[in-house]
Amino acid sequence: MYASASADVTARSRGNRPEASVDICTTTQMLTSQAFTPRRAVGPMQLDLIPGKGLGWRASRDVLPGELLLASLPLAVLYGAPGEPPPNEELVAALRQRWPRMTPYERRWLQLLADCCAASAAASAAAAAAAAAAVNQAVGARAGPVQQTGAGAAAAVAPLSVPVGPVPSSRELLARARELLLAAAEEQDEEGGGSEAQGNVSGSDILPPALFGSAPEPKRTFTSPLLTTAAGGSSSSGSSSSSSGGLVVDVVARYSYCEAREDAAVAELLDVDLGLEDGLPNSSSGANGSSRNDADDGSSTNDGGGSSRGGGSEGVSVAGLWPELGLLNHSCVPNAALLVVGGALYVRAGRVVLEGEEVTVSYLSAGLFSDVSARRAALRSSHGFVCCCPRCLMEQEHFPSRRLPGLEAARAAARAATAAAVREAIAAATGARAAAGAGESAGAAGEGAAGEGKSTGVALAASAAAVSEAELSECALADVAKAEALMGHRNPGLLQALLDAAFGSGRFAAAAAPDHLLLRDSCTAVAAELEAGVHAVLTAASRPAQQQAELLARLEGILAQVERNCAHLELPPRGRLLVLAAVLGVLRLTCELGELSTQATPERRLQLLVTTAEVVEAVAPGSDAHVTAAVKAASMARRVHGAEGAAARRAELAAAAAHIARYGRGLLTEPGLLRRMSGTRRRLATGSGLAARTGVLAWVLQVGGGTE
Ligand SMILES: C[S@@+](CC[C@H](N)C(=O)[O-])C[C@H]1O[C@@H](n2cnc3c(N)ncnc32)[C@H](O)[C@@H]1O
Repeated sequence: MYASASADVTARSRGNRPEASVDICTTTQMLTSQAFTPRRAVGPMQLDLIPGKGLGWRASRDVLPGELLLASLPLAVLYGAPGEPPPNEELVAALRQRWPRMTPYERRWLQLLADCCAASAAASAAAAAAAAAAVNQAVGARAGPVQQTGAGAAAAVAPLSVPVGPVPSSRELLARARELLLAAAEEQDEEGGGSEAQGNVSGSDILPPALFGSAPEPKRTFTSPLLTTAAGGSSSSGSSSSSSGGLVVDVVARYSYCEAREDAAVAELLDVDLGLEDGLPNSSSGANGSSRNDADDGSSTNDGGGSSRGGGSEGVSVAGLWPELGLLNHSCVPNAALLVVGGALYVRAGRVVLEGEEVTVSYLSAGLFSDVSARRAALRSSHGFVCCCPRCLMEQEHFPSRRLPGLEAARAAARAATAAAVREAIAAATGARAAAGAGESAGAAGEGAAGEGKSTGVALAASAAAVSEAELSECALADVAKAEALMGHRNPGLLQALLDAAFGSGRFAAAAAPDHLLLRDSCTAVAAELEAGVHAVLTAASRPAQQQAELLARLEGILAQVERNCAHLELPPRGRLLVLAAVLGVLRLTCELGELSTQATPERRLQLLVTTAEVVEAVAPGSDAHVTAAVKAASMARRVHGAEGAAARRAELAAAAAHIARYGRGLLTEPGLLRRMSGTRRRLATGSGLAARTGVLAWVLQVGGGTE
């Protein structure tokens, strides 16, 4: 049904799937048509058991950068305001509501993922029990039984429900998953190319209690913040309490995926009418949980399984459960990258993947650009495992126990270098309110209404800037917690990071622990104000030249120190790039300051930008950050050397390669598409908007927050 002139992926028999050609789309369709929904397709990958990780995907042949490995449609998907993806509870509720209309294929996937959760929970419980038994044995009967609590129990921070009764083994799960994929193509044909099953699907509409829990949940209406605006202010209704449990809660915790912002360039292209020929597949009925129509008709509701994406190119946030994606494992040097367009999720090879190699993606976003201890801590708390990818092992080998030579010193220097600047930023962003007044308004505003929340957050930040440390420790701790809640779940570390950056310690960690992660739309404004303030002060052209020069020199010093350490260890070029990735934020800030400062020569700025692009490519090829960094380097190279210079041509090629890794090889074959996409990306990357600000914020978070 969706076959088109230029096939992007062809699913072939790889031992476990049928020899069926599944041409899913042209890249043009994918990137520019609001109405387009691909078919589900698994490219050259097959499921396997991966030692130490459970199930995973391996390449079934050699794969080139940009090749499509997976096109997945969600079991449920929801959109939110930029930066604030819908929380897990909403996704759980969306799955409950969509169950009656799920196809057998989708139901079997959900059941399979639930069984994987159960197996994982059982394995964790068994491991914890074995550890406890070993300790008991060692300490003898006198000490009494060791309680399975805290860190000694199941490692996962969000423990999975421990199943009652037998759980399937990994081999059984693998066999079932392979069988499911085998049946997928046939089922899709029967269902008309992957669109929502109409009418009755086989099987009961009653929610299976094991999956969904026993208590019925009131029907819930989902309203994305964007749609609230478009539809004139209707608000979300229904219970806000979480469901009565069931394995689906674990499934969402373990397998869902969210993005704080959809790819802005794609969002922009989707808004442009390219005059594509009529007759493109229209998914207006919603396809497998994803409806991509703008709800400009005032209907801001749906039945919970689908979601409506608000228009505009600011890049909405998205959260969903894409079943085949769930079995992709993590690496801190992933070889594949994700792209969500509308409700569909595409996985492409970011670099060459050899036959038999495991295909991996990153579970971390900005956190990928930090050192091994920070990455492991993040993965432990979000997914409950210790990463042993090649990058982690390399860092562990060379820099055991977080002693990356120079990194701690670099962080300390960076904190010291910017403490004053961050103080200024906070003061500038908040109007330097007095500490006493701040305390009062913080106290008055605790309940979270939009205006009150804003004044509390702002006042608190002002107090952080203005009062002494002694005063802070007396009066601000409670307020930090309050403001943290007000900041919303998306930026749980923002205020803490600002405070830490300003005062150089992790003292506020306990008070700011995000155990009250509530979604507070009203606080986006506070966060944005602070971000803007930080950026404005750090890179203000009006900043005294001497201050700029000092800051730049310090940051350059940090980089030089890291480089010296790499040289000392005789790391290979790729190892050097991976180590530099741990201080990428410093590199990026140096680039930005260099851009504004009269102190850095254009050649030096270009060199920094090229190094940044190389670092991002080494770590996360095909990512949004990769394309942005490559585009920035290419723009600078053109400015410095002219469009025809060899350096500019090299940077241009690197940028084209980044685009292809992210958006697909169709950019090379479909007329005008590479030019159109790179033009859009260039505008976005070199503009002075949010991208630049969030770049600095990420840096502040990384450096300031590096006190784990
Ligand atoms: C989204 S699932 C991936 C599929 C998983 N392997 C399975 O069999 O269900 C995430 C889980 O896979 C495992 N995992 C993923 N990446 C890993 C890695 N780099 N090292 C160790 N375990 C990993 C962890 O148990 C993690 O909680």
